[in-house]
Amino acid sequence: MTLLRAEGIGKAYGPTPALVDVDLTVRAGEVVAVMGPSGSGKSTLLHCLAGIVRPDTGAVTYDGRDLTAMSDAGRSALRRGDFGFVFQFGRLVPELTCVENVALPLRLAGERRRAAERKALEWLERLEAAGVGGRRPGEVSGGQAQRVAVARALVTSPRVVFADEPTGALDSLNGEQVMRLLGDAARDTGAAVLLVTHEARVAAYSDREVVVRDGRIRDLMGAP
Ligand SMILES: Nc1ncnc2c1ncn2[C@@H]1O[C@H](COP(=O)(O)OP(=O)(O)OP(=O)(O)O)[C@@H](O)[C@H]1O
Repeated sequence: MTLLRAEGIGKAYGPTPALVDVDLTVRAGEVVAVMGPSGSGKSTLLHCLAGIVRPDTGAVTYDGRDLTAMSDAGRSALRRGDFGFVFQFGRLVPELTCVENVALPLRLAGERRRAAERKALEWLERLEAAGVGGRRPGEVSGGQAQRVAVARALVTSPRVVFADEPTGALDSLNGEQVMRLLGDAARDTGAAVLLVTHEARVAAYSDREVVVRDGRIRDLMGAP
């Protein structure tokens, strides 16, 4: 089932075209890696698909709804409810413990502290990071922090996880472990993953790779 679809999207920053007439389809439960050189438009594509950036032309539909026609409030609600995000640097809240960080999206959605932190701890266990639950982000390694960030992205059971260079700040062993854990967790929960990476070893964990060059896309597997 097609969950997310970009049709003919274009985006320019002033005179710089970042995306040109891009089509991309992501199915439910599919892990798609977006690769390409620096500055080719990968992050812009991810931001358009996630409803963070509005493309100048074309349309993005999620679950049959046109994101480009939605209000900012509507897109924010969708992002909170249906999407999860992992960035290159975890962007964890430094004052909170790791468990509290993972529980935060649930708390913001109104869940009680005890239930939210129980779920958070279960996710940290799945991400093999339960041991750091009581520590603050400044007291854990980069690889542990990214496991916490992945747990936080998944704790709300999102239907799509957007991951922009999630392993970019990690050494290759930690990077591959985090990617394996993210991929396995997504497959277990049926979430789709849109992964931006320039590392072939990380992209190898995806079901499908697309390459962006000069704002245009090339789908290596030729999927419809
Ligand atoms: N906010 C912005 N303002 C102006 N230009 C931008 C902005 N964001 C991106 N660009 C430009 O748009 C193009 C695509 O950038 P984008 O960040 O999408 O590429 P990328 O493939 O993700 O790069 P990298 O791998 O280096 O992160 C680049 O030429 C970049 O300089």
